[in-house]
Amino acid sequence: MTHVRLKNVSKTFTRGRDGSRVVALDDVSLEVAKGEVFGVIGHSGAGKSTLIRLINGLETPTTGEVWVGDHEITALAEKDQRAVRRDIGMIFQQFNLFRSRTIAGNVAYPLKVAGVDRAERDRRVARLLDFVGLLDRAHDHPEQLSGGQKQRVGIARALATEPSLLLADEATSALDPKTTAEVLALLGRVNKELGVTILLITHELDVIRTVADRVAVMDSGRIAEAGPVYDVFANPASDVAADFVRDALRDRPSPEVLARLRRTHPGRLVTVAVRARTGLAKTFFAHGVTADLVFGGISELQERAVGSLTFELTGPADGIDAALAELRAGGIDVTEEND
Ligand SMILES: Nc1ncnc2c1ncn2[C@@H]1O[C@H](COP(=O)(O)OP(=O)(O)OP(=O)(O)O)[C@@H](O)[C@H]1O
Repeated sequence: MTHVRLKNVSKTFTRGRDGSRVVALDDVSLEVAKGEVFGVIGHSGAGKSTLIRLINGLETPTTGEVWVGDHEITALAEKDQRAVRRDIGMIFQQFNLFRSRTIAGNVAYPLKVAGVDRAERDRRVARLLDFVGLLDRAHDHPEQLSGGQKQRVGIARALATEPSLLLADEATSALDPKTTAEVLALLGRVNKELGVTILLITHELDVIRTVADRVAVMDSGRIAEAGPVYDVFANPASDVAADFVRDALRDRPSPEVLARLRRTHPGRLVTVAVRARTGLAKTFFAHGVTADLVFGGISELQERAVGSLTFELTGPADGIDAALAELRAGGIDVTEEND
């Protein structure tokens, strides 16, 4: 079942003084299924925030349609829009907590606005703080918490009205890697244990590969490609997705590293993409080729191997040719690095 749907959405902003136009989103279509974690990745200015603001009704599309569940957001009257918005939670990069309120007071706030009575409010706040592991901090103020703890409060607050959809706007970008992992694990629990659909936007591939089921890669207001996380990042079809993979895995030698490797390793240099079982060692051995590993990195995406290894190959030239031909015939991507 589809939870969020964008149909041919474009959004153009007119800039203040000179009236110049900025196309923030350009014919974007995507579908987020109910119960999944969907990631949107892109560099700064790609249009990610605009996309999120369209979904929670803070912006209206210039053309196209934005649907949440059975409702087309922009076709709704203000009152009905508010009802749809109540079913959407939101967390932010800078947490956006009220400094003057306690942790419990922050989580209780949306319930107060929704008119939930005191006793029920207290019950839900205790349950939520317990869920995010901060029940013992209920009476502290935000400034007494670490960044990761603040975001956990942000998550508890976003869940207070029991929304079925959570929008996360660069939710871990202000956090260090260890804290990021903790917050992402919590988002994973929100998805799995509470069944909440999560749409997150980020500029970090690590975030996507840790929690997302599917991903859309954005570039200059357009979706460059979209699909299951492994499919998109193990075999990127767009330059922008390939760049994200290279930056995150650092598995391929840069031009500078290659230049140095060529000087120090006179044999034939090849980079082999590693996906599933490759049978590399056996193939090289069978053709009398010695393969010295000189660069590389292998990581995991959705519990499957992804990365590449650069070898210096020595031995009979025809043996090397035959080994590489055999690998290529097996569907393995091999790049010659000597020229
Ligand atoms: N209210 C606005 N008025 C004018 N231009 C805007 C407005 N909001 C966004 N833009 C422009 O639209 C483009 C997309 O911006 P957006 O904030 O959606 O990108 P982003 O991918 O979220 O980037 P970042 O991560 O830097 O926030 C940018 O060129 C931005 O300057």
